[in-house]
Amino acid sequence: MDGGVGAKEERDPAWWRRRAWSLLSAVRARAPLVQCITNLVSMDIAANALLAAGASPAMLHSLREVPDFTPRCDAVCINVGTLFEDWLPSMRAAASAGRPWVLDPVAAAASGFRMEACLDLLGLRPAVVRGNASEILALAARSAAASSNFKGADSSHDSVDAIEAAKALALSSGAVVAVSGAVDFITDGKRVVGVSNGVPMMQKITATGCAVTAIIAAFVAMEPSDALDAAVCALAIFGLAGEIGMESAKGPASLRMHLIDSLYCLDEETVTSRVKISLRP
Ligand SMILES: Nc1ncnc2c1ncn2[C@@H]1O[C@H](COP(=O)(O)OP(=O)(O)OP(=O)(O)O)[C@@H](O)[C@H]1O
Ligand SMILES: Cc1ncsc1CCO
Ligand SMILES: [Mg+2]
Repeated sequence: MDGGVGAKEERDPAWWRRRAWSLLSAVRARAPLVQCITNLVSMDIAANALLAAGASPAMLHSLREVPDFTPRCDAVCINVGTLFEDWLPSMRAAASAGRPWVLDPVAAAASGFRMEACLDLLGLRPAVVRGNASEILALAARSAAASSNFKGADSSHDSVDAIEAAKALALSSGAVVAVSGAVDFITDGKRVVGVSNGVPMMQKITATGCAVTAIIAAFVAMEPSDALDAAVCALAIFGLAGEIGMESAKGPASLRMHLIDSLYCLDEETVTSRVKISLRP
């Protein structure tokens, strides 16, 4: 699948806008089944965001269901936000079921236990790791040593400050690494792509990051051989839904509702005129 232009076309912003529309259209047409083993806070917004994007969410957590269910999924999303020790076997099994999968290392630096779990999962070859800047910096350093301004699930760094760490993590893990923030940066270790869609108020709704990780999984299901494109376009589409939602929102609670409505209603004209993606030097 391409953006509707020749393979030799330069990947300029117009190419990316068409690519984003093409991938969103594929999700809507094919409704990929996405299993999410995700944190308790995020279950609702992640499932609703997947539905609004056109995918089918399934929040199944039991190890006993993985052998029957996970191989039938189009992609898997694993998120350690409310990690319990006895969730880890399900996470490992789902990550090893042969489906493309995406890791959200929520609050990776919160504890040695959590960092070890994230590094262990990273060894099971996710297609994409999506975190905020603090999470990607901690994971790249393989260190749970929290800085003095550590904020748990929230970031205390700007995304731009995690670009080099993201590149190093991508090269060492083989995963595409996506750092969310004012500008989202997505890298395979060589190329770095920036996405400028989104509004700051999205940080005031809990689990928007978890929701976009789940949508990345749905996009990866459409393009498993090009996880970089999938992650870039998913972040742009979600950010654009936030921008349009913000036009009607009064605060975080109504933004949450309007973002989901906007995601559901996105049309070709809006996507191909408002998505902001560019290759970084
Ligand atoms: N300052 C900002 N301006 C515009 N968009 C932003 C900004 N900060 C975050 N976003 C967008 O908000 C969404 C969530 O990103 P964020 O970095 O807040 O995730 P997170 O910290 O992992 O969130 P959570 O753990 O609560 O799920 C992404 O789509 C991102 O692009
Ligand atoms: C607030 C919070 N705590 C653990 S997971 C989560 C959701 C945002 O990542
Ligand atoms: Mg997060």
